[in-house]
Amino acid sequence: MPDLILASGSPRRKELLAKLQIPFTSVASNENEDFQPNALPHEVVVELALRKAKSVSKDYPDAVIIGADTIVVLEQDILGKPVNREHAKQMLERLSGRTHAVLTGVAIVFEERIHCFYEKTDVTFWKLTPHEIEHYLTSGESFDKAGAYGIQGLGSLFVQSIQGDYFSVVGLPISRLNRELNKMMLFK
Ligand SMILES: Cc1cn([C@H]2C[C@H](O)[C@@H](COP(=O)(O)OP(=O)(O)OP(=O)(O)O)O2)c(=O)[nH]c1=O
Repeated sequence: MPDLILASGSPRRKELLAKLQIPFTSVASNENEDFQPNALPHEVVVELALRKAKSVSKDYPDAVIIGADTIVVLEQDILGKPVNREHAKQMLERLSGRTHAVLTGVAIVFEERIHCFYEKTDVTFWKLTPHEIEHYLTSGESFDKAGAYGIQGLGSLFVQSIQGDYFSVVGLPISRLNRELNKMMLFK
């Protein structure tokens, strides 16, 4: 069986991949996360996931590499990770009382084979008060997360409803990934 490597430094992705019960190691890729401003959101997440997987694949050519990327999309705008508190505040104010999409792209690279897919989950936020936003910003939870919130943490209190895969919002659509690996006849 080939080695499995998660091309990620995210502790949440590690936790989710562990659900497959296949031994793996994780290697953070230091790829930049720039993208073309006119690219479509689903193209961006797939491209970034593939960039991460390919960069790790160079050092581990015989392993199965999985890369992933998560973004928040509101009214065609892509919200990545906030750069500072003010940026996080602006994102949360925009998400308040609205429905946004969370897209996670996944790339599986194994030798000359490349397989990519993405999942879209719609998340509706309650209308947030300025006090709720301030309190959340002070928690520090915003900073390493797309859209400046974490559904798995204190950010759960903002969520009125969700349609789609919860785990994809957290960073890895694990049940779909399991099925895609099966289709590729990997780890059977
Ligand atoms: C919307 C949302 C995002 N996120 C996270 C998932 C991703 O880890 C992060 C978006 O950044 P990413 O660039 O997708 O990933 P990362 O930098 O954390 O990890 P790596 O590139 O090494 O794999 O936002 C949550 O944890 N909860 C949420 O509710």
